[in-house]
Amino acid sequence: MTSGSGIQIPSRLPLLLTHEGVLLPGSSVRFSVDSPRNMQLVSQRLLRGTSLKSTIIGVIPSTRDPQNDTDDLPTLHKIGTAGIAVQVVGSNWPKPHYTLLITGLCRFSVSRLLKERPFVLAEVEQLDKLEQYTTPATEGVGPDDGELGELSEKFYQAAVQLLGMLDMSVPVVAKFRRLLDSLPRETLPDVVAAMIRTSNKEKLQVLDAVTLEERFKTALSMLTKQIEGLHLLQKTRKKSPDNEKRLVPLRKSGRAFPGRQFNLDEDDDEDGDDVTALEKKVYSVNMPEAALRVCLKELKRLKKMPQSMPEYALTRNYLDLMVELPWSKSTKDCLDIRAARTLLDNDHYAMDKLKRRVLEYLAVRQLKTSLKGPILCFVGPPGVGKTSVGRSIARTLGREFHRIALGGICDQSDIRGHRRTYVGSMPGRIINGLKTVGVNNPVFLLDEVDKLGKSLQGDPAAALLEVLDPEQNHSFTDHYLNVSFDLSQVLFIATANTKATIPPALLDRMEVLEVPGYTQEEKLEISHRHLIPNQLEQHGLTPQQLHLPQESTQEIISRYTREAGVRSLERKIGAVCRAVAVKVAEGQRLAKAEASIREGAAVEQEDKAVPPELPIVIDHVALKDILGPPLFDMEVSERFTLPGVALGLAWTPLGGEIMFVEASRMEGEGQLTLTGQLGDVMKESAHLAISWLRANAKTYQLTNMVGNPDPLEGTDIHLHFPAGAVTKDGPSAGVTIVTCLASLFSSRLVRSDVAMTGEITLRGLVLPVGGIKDKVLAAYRAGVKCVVLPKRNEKDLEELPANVREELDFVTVETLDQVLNAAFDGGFTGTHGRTHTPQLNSKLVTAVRLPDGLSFVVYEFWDGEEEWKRHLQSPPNKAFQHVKVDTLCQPEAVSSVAVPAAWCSVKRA
Ligand SMILES: Nc1ncnc2c1ncn2[C@@H]1O[C@H](COP(=O)(O)OP(=O)(O)OP(=O)(O)O)[C@@H](O)[C@H]1O
Repeated sequence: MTSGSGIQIPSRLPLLLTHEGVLLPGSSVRFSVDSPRNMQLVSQRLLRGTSLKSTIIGVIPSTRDPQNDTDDLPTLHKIGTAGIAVQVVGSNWPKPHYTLLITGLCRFSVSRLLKERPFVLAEVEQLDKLEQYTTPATEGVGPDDGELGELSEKFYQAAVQLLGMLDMSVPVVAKFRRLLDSLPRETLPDVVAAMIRTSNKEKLQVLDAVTLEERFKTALSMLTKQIEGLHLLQKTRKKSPDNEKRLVPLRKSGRAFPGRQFNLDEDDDEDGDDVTALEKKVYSVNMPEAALRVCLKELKRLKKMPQSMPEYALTRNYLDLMVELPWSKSTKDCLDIRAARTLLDNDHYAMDKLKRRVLEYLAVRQLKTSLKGPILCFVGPPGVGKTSVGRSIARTLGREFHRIALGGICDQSDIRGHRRTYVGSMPGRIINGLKTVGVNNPVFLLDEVDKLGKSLQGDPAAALLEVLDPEQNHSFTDHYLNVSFDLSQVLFIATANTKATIPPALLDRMEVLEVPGYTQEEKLEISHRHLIPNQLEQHGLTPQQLHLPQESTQEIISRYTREAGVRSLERKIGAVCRAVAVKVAEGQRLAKAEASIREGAAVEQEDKAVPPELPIVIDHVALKDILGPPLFDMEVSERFTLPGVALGLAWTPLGGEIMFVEASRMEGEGQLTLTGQLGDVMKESAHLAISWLRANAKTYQLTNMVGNPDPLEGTDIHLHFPAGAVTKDGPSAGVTIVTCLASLFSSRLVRSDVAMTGEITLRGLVLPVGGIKDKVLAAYRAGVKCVVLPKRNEKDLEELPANVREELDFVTVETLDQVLNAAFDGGFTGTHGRTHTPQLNSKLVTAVRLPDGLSFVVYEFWDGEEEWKRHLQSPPNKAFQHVKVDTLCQPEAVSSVAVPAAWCSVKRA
């Protein structure tokens, strides 16, 4: 590299073509490289080379290099800067590219292009000396060097004057000061032009100034312009004393501004304008005083910060968000209850109770505009229209709608945002939603509140408490914003599949509206009013092209779907539409082909088929063809061919379900096996059922396989709950298990059209259970005729649609006796004509712990000693030996045996 004429750069240089940013000698610039030629240069030259020489490249401004490899070479500027690649960083996101940090060495001009591919290689002529960087500042151009000396002195003084107007605490200003004194004068024009706020066009002028004199003059005029600009700014600042000096006209320490487009012909620097525009916006968005104060403080910091600081981007993003938030922008409610009713009715069939409550809510809003109303929470199985009712409410109010999916969120920062001190911090979903809708009174639908998670990152449900509390949410503080935002105008609606998993505190703040599943008839109506027209439209079909008769829809509902909502029904109708769309499109092609035949054109044989006649009617055969064989073909009655099967009703978050319980027995040692992924409560129900049946075996003439009155003697029992992969729990299968086992022990078939639900006790009582409405609808869907349910659940039947109530028989029961009577044709042996024995009424008097560790529970019987003794003789008294002692027996309460030992029921604790 060294020769007799001083330090030389290589005469052949690979060229990096840049269309953004200008590299000047003595400064460093970061370039993003993604065009094919430049990528090749990096990979083949910079990354492969091992010598210092291989890191020296020419950086030459050019027009944009085309992305396509076959295209011509872009226009190159006549002068470039040789530079040394100090750092190469590669990344694949968002597309493969490298980022190069290059330090400029000296100017060069291109003498001859040697090759254009894979990267540009040129013969160059060095225009500047390189020694200037190695000579001490004192040995460079000085005041004694005639005109050049004077010019350099003037330039130096101007630079010092500029520095005097700047804030020395800003790092880039301090660096400027250091360089000014340490570098030789002849390097100053390049270095200063790279550091002060100059446009790319101005930098090109400095690059083109080959002689030192010309360079001093060009850079000096820029420096003077900068100083005048600052003077002017300071004058205006003095007029408004609130504002402080704006002090940083420097570009970020000599680096190109990534992302900015640079064009050789025109370029305007807009950084200053940006911040001013931001400042204007801060004043214009009408934010509360506290927020304004924070914004002004941040703006002040932003102005003092060099753009290269990572914090610059953070502060900028923060301020951008603050000015974008709808602090005072809202839509005007256009509420007309009559129109709302029509709109809700048009959008949704059935759901009367829900629609009534929503209209009440809207009516109150109309009368009292500043409603600090309840937060509605729609709870029901999937696909019953909860989300779409929320959307309709927004439409009736004329408000913006935004859905926030909460399912699976387990970090409270998702709701409240991250503090700005964290890397990659963001505002929470509430603030983000407000930014998206751009008004402060949207309808926010908090979807799936029951699926909120919890983790080490905090509890998002707790963060939602503040959001949903009308008393607190006028000052909701997102961690990212760190100032409060008024959410009181936002209308929150929540949806959930089940109440069970909604945190109690959250549930307490909401008014729950249950949205039950639909009956077959309702689904039929919904299909013909909404789903089919929607799907036809989505598939570009018309009713003239596809006709889905009622019977076919009915068949899809009963044989291809089994759900509480209508989502999978909608999908099936979509599948039918797709199949028809193919036929219609083919038909159109064939019609065209026929037209061409008429015109004499040659058409291939296969195109001559007859186009389908419209409309295409989907009948039973077409359905089977499109959707395949029916998915739910099985008749419930077919399962009841053997003793030991009973039909229960279960509730799941997805709606009601019918549930078969199967039992079989074999020779063994009296063991009970339970399968079907059962929870503890359900297992206990099974044990209860067996105990009760054993205790009452004589009464009901239940026997084991060889006719012995203890059904378990020499016998093993296996109870199975099909759909073995689905976890099941809860006490409501009690009556079904009893019926199933009674059928097994008596070898009688259970009625195939009866389904049942209810919790049992050891004394043979049937207790109420939940989810009656969904369970009965599931029974109705499955074609069951009679439903056995606890007497205390009778009130729940009122919620059922009238047609379901009329078509089903309901047997309400208080005891297992009545269950067995209803479940078997002609009643059950032993229950027939038996007057119901009065139940023993008892209460816990005390619990006793004896020194040997045995515990006793002592009951007082209301009917007195006589009644108790009578029961001691009869089998039901066995039940008392199984009373759970562990929860009742409090050792502190134990003092003495209060009643005769014969009155006690005993179990080891
Ligand atoms: N009563 C109805 N009338 C008309 N369309 C309905 C009705 N109920 C549901 N739909 C339609 O069913 C589809 C599913 O509804 P939506 O997405 O609102 O269900 P969802 O209850 O919110 O379910 P999820 O709990 O899974 O979010 C929508 O296309 C909706 O229009």
